[in-house]
Amino acid sequence: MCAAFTKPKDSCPTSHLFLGNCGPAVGISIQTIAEVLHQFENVTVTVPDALLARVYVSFQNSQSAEQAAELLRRPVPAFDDRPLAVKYAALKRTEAEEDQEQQDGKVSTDPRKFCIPGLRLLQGFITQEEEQALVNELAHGEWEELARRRVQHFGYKFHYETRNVDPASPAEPMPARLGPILQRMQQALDGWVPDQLTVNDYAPGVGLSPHIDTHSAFTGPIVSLSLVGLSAMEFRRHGLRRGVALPPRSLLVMDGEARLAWAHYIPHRKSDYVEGVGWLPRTRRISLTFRQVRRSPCTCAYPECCDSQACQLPPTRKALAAQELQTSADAALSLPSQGARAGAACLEVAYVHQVYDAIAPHFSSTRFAVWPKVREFINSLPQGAVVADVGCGNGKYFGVRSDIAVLGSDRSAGLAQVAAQRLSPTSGNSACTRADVAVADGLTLPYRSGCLDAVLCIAVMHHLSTEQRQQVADVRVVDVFYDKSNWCIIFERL
Ligand SMILES: O=C(O)CCC(=O)C(=O)O
Ligand SMILES: [Fe+2]
Repeated sequence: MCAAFTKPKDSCPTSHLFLGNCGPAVGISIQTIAEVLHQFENVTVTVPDALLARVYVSFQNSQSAEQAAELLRRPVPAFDDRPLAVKYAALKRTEAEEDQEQQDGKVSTDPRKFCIPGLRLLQGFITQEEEQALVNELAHGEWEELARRRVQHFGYKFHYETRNVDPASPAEPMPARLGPILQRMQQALDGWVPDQLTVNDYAPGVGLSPHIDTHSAFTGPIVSLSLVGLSAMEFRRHGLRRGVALPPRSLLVMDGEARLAWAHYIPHRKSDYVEGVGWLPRTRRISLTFRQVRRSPCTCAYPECCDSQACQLPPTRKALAAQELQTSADAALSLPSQGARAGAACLEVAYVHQVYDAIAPHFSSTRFAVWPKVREFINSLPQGAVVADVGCGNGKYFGVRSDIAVLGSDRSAGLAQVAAQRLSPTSGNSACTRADVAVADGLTLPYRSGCLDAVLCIAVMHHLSTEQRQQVADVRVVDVFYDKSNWCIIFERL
């Protein structure tokens, strides 16, 4: 089997077929295979090695693959009735994906096994009596209702629209009842003392979006005491996901890398699968998150996650709405809005660039279908055309024609790397040897005006967060070939 495909684990139909005794090596061209299968949508033919008589065909779904298998098991006149070996194939999973599959959905009671630096869980940190007394006291507090949960803040109010606190405005002090617990915490955490507390009250099944607490807001560890019910918390970094079960009365300590570079997240779900225990239904959970307000900028070793060092933390939806309002007001007064521009760029960094880098291998394995209209466009180009593929992703269009040159570019280094692997002589993608890949932003393409014959820009524009940025990209994409009367294809929806 070739690098991208493997034998399926069972005999169930998949959406990929292995065809033995078929392909250019025995005089059956990709074009002929595509024509024989023309009734199926989004078919991709992969020739792993032009010298060997085998190809892989990917379909939109397993039903199509099943129907095609039936068709191909009968003599096909276009293949000179050559008998083919027709088997199902599966996409090969990378080690990281297999690891992920194992971890998916499972939560562990012992985070030590994940070796996430700075992550600790101290079980039974408070007694049942202390827990009950705290729950009773908090019940009489003033809750702030959020969309799906309610909160109380002590020491300093946490502002969700900025994800920050105002160090100049202290709020209600922490409940006196916490005294002995805070003392225990101080002992467990080398003298560390929090001055801010957020209490979250989650109804059964309610979770929390993935986030890293704002670096510029808090210093030192972040510590969370769980009351009433168990909930899973997931830690995510670089595509890895690790689930930890937080039982009532336990204290979760996130310090160092765990606090600064791993996002934490509580999945919204009705039950959690706890390793060695089984399914546990979610009940209500109250958490007390203790933090220490920061008074100078963060200088941590994770600038990609640090709002003090770069504008990398995404603005919240509310902040963006405020920026949009400001932009409209600025536009009415014809003023440029620096803040909104920076906000839009930050949003793309956090929700587009970092996400694609993290999911590149998995994303790539789900993007193999060549869109028919794009193939049509590529096939319409003259032999020898030099074509840019802006936002080339995993480079799935590189191999469509072997007689044109493709300059692929993607803003995500992770995806550009996957595309580059396609170009390696050992990948078996002989048609891709006339392509090259760069990491580049569609807003600032590294090509001279008018230097290309054609440009592909497929499903790229929606990754830009404002219409204005989309317009700039449009202009830039068109510019690289504009002084020739040539081709450009910008596809968003088909
Ligand atoms: O509920 C928890 O334990 C965590 C809460 C949290 O992450 C936060 O408020 O930032
Ligand atoms: Fe948090």
